[in-house]
Amino acid sequence: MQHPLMIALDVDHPEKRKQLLESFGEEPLFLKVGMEMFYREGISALEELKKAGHSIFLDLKLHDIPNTVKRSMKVLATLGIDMVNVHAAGGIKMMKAALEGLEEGTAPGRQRPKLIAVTQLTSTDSSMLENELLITQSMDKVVLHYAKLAQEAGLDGVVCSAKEVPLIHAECGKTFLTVTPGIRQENDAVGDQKRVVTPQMARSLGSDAIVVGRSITASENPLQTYRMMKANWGE
Ligand SMILES: O=C(O)c1cc(=O)[nH]c(=O)n1[C@@H]1O[C@H](COP(=O)(O)O)[C@@H](O)[C@H]1O
Repeated sequence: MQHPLMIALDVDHPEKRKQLLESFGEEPLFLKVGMEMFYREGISALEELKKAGHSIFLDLKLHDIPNTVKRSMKVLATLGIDMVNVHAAGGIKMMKAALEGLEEGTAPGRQRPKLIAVTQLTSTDSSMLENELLITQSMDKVVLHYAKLAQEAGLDGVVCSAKEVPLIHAECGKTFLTVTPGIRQENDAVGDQKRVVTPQMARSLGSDAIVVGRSITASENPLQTYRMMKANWGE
């Protein structure tokens, strides 16, 4: 999949996971496995997903001292996942350590999972950035700065809002991946997300992949919504 629509499998029980996946039939999907599912079900669920032919973005957002992150990534590299992430706020040394861990843990002849860094969560807006986190630069500047740190560390790309994609692609190059959550159709409930765009906007802004959770998973007909959003995304 060149421009995947990744479905956020934010479920905390194996039955909910199975029920949701059944609604998509046999189609191979790009699934984002989040913390609640991984903490509940662990590695065995990833193996099930892989057997069913799905691609996996394991979204654990590592953020710790470089040594711990490196050792953890070495383990995650053995799970057959396609993508994994860290928080760019951990800094260049931590991101380099994450990459080293992944490289060391990837078996010869296998492909290293892509490593991307969260710049600023899409649930953060400018006011929170300034007043709560005491980061006084603009959102665009901060996100771009973190993207540059991730690129300097050798990562494959970043997680950001689609709103920041043109800036990142202009400064970091078009091959630097931008994976963008915070996706909603026009009338969807926004919930805790702040920097939100539609799939159509994400495509026109140049996102390489979109991550969609509740708009699909909480809809009455997840398959229909998935197909509609995928068509709007242009895939
Ligand atoms: O790393 C992520 O996937 C992520 C980063 C970010 O900045 N914002 C964000 O929403 N996410 C994830 O993307 C998904 C979005 O879910 P919905 O808001 O339900 O579409 C969730 O699983 C989040 O954990």
